[in-house]
Amino acid sequence: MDYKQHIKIIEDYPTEGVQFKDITPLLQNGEVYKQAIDDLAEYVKSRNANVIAGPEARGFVLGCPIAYTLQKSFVPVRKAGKLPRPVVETHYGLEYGKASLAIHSDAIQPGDRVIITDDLLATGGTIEATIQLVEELGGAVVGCAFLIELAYIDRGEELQDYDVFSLMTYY
Ligand SMILES: O=P(O)(O)OC[C@H]1O[C@H](OP(=O)(O)OP(=O)(O)O)[C@H](O)[C@@H]1O
Ligand SMILES: Nc1ncnc2[nH]cnc12
Repeated sequence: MDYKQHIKIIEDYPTEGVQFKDITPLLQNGEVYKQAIDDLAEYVKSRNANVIAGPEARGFVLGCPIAYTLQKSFVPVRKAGKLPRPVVETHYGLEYGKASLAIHSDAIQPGDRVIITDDLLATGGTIEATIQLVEELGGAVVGCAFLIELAYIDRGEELQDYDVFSLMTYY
């Protein structure tokens, strides 16, 4: 499947110099969206994970249907201040701006095999923050699954020890 023909690129959004990859055309095509979920679900299955964790908001769009398809647990990773019970929380930077994420403290148990899903990997700030929270709760991150990986952004070496899978790479 040529997924890239379903991604629109917007120059200088939301800030100058950023090439925003808009996934909404892909989501609007039911056949292509389903194929993308099935392809990502195959990867998740191959990693023998029992939990899918997805950061708000675009991580939900992928993580929820994958969890549903595989009948696995879905753990929402939310922007700080949104979850009602005790959380672990962290603050981080992304391609444009700063953010914070939180997970309910009882959402992941020691020994859980966790896949993190998101639409796009840019600086890695979001995924690294999510990894930190999952590991703080004793979960093992057995993979990270994305629709899109931006290879032109320098990410350092933090993700080197993790298995990363994506359906599209932009250079
Ligand atoms: O690799 P990074 O530099 O962290 O960038 C990637 C993250 O940025 C976007 O989310 P955003 O925080 O804009 O939130 P949204 O999904 O709610 O739009 C995107 O959905 C990823 O989560
Ligand atoms: N270039 C980009 N396009 C879409 N979402 C993003 N999140 C972070 N960087 C992004």
